[in-house]
Amino acid sequence: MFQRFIISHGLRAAATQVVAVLFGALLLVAGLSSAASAREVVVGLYENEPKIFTGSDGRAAGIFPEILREIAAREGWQLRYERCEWSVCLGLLDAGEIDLMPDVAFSSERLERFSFHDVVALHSWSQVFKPTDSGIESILDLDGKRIAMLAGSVQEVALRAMLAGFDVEFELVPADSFDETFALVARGDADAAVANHLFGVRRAPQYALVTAPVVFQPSGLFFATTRGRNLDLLAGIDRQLQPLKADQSSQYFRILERWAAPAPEFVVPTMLRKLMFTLLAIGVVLGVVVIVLRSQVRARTRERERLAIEVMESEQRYRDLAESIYDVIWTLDPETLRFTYVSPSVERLRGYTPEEVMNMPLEATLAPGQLGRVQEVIARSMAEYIAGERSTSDAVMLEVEQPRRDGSMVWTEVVGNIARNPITGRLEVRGVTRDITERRSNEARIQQLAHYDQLTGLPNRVLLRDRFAQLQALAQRHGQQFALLFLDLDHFKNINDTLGHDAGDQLLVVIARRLETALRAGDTVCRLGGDEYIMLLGECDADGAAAVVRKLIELVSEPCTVGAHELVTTPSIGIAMYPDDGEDLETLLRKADVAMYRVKHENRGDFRFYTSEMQAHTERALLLASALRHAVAGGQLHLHYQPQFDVSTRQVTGAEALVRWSHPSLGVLSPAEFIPVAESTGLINELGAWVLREAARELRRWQDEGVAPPMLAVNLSAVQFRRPDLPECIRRELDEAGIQPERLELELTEAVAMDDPEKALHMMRQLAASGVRIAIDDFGTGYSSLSYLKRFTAHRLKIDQSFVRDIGEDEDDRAIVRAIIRLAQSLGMHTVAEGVETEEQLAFLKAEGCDEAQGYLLARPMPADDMRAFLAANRALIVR
Ligand SMILES: Nc1nc2c(ncn2[C@@H]2O[C@@H]3COP(=O)(O)O[C@H]4[C@@H](O)[C@H](n5cnc6c(=O)[nH]c(N)nc65)O[C@@H]4COP(=O)(O)O[C@H]3[C@H]2O)c(=O)[nH]1
Repeated sequence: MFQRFIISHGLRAAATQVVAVLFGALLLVAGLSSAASAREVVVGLYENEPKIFTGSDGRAAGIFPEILREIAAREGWQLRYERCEWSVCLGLLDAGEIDLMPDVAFSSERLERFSFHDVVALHSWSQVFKPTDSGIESILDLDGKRIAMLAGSVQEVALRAMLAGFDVEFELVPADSFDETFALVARGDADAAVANHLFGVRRAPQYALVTAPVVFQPSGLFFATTRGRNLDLLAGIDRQLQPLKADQSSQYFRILERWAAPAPEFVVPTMLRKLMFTLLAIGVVLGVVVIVLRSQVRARTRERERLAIEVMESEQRYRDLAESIYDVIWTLDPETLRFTYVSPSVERLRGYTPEEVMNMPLEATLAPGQLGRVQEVIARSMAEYIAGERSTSDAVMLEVEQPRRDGSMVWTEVVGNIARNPITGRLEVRGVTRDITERRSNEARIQQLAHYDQLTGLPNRVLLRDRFAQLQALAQRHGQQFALLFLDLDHFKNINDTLGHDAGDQLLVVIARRLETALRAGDTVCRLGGDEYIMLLGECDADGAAAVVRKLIELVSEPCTVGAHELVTTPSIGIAMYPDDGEDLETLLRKADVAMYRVKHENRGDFRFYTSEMQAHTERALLLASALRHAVAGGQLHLHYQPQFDVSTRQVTGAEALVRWSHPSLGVLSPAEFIPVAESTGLINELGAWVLREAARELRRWQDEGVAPPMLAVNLSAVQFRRPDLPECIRRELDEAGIQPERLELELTEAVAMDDPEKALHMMRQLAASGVRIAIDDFGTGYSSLSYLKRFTAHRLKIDQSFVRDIGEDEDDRAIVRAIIRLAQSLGMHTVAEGVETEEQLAFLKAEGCDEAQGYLLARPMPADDMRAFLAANRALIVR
């Protein structure tokens, strides 16, 4: 038996050795192959128990290492921890020397340095801890209490901000560590302590403390990687965290449960051990009872934990949202005029932190002189709200300038409303502040480009209209006359042709300066383009005008040096007098033009007053007016259609209806010529109604044939636009044709819209309410009061073809087009470029983000039959 024992023992030992060797070899092979395939991940390890710390065995311990171990096992990663101080760890992560850093709270600043996964790894928050018998049962019980916490920490700032909302103040008892905050309470030197909840829940029992129902400053904690690197790790973490967090019984929740439980007491006095053994027996019995109770408590704790996570997650979502939104979200106490909440993006906007802004008086957040206006708006809104005349959904909008930390100013648009805070029950102002610096500078640039001639710096036709209106108002009030001069240089074309455009341009600038010096300060000189200058001489009769004009002719005729050439040019000037020759700008311009032509025909280098005898020149206008009366009834009008295209895809997005007049003897006439005649004779109403009806019917035909583009645009004249029955008239035509209103777009020129913006606004709102779309035509040429433009309910801005034409050569035009596109984008409108004739123009428009284009390059205006054929042939390219 003994022998058998020896033999069997020997065999077993030998067998064990063989197995051990084989197993070792296997392990080696497995180790080698796994080392070859496993992804080694270097992880930062720093001390922040219980989230992450060095365990008694010298290895990484705590919640994050355990969660990561779970993830790594599933992903097949091999973890290697690198011990470092927190800030050193972040530095190493920055430099790519470690792959992953656990326990990193997400913030927009950090997003610039690191990359994060999506699923929150751990929710963390700050918690108040108290002695069992302290009587602290709510936030309000903290009033006047001594609270121990890390002095100068973010926790202190956050707790103060939160309690300020409840009018609760406390006395700070500073501590250097969480342990010390607890010790201070245990010694009676503080009434409560603040700590991270994970740390606190473990340690509080050792100091006979329990949690008080006050939590704040929630944050989501993540694993972070070097920015843009190790994205596979982040994807792996999300891949594993998602199911782990969805399953209440998963390892994730067991880890949380284990670490969120109180820490075990480590030191047990030896003399108590015996007693403990005795008690153990009783303990076993009680243990069974306790296990049952515990499992119930655990279930509830898990539920509480789950609810807490849900709350934290939703809070985190709001926080992420507030941080990621570029605009600043805020609330303001209307009584103290202090901000009670400001979102972090304020730092991007003004360079101040939210806390700094909350500590500033309102005045310090506004440019000097703006407080009164803002205060007045707040007071009025509050009064209206209290009187029931304003509701929470009624927002007020203001544009205000705000100072930045560096002393510069930023233009902002502030939209705010009054609402009752559901927690405090007090009224507050809530709002959103947006940076509109770019929009403002676009506005200024467009104003400059749109109102001044870029070559000479003189006002252009747009500003002329404005100056004329001022002069007219003054003249009417004082019963005065004034003169309008039309100056054209003689034989300027020859200079351009023989010496080149540069020489021509230089001459135009010299003449502009001479004209400016010859006039009085209140007079206006502007350039209409080419070699045409217009002057307005205020408070001046015919004799006065003649005297000035003689001086001008003398001055302009003086020789001037352009490059190596000495040039002499004379002007021809026509004069029209207000109010004898006309009371509006167009009439006076036309008459001064007629007089100037007479000079050109008879005696260049001289001047003429307009006379009724010159009326003969306008015979054509009279002829057109009388012929136009028969045009509608006589069936001489018809419509052409020009398709509009998406700049990027070249799909057909719409079409514009353009009226044509075929007169039996005058031939085909351009609308540019006969529309003004129709407007001045009142025939435009009949003509406009015909165009609308015809366009609606044609659109119906396209629809029936299944080839209709999304919408058809029709031009509206200023006269039509002023008619109060316009919306009714449009509705009737659409109903009769059976067209949905949103398929029709009305184009009105910028000049019409801005002529009387308040009225235009009212009409546009009515039209928009009926469902039709609105486009602002010829944009860039009118007097753009952009604060109105923003309020217009227009869908599209049409960039005038005069800017598009010279995109290739003229930097100013490129700048205008660019600015209009940006402006439209900032106002949420689409842009349509008109008159696109070359691929180069289209490429520029595409690069600048213009949405749609119309022009000969893509398709010319065509008769209805051709248009139908075009649509049918391009059916596949029509946007539906
Ligand atoms: N050089 C060039 N021109 C291009 C190009 N693509 C289109 N066009 C022309 O540009 C004009 C665009 O129309 P608009 O700016 O609304 O300007 C229109 C609009 O203001 C007015 N108009 C036309 N039809 C109507 C109408 O039914 N009612 C009213 N009130 N006005 C109309 O007459 C103006 C002139 O009309 P049209 O002579 O048909 O001239 C049209 C069109 O033929 C291109 O690539 N190069």
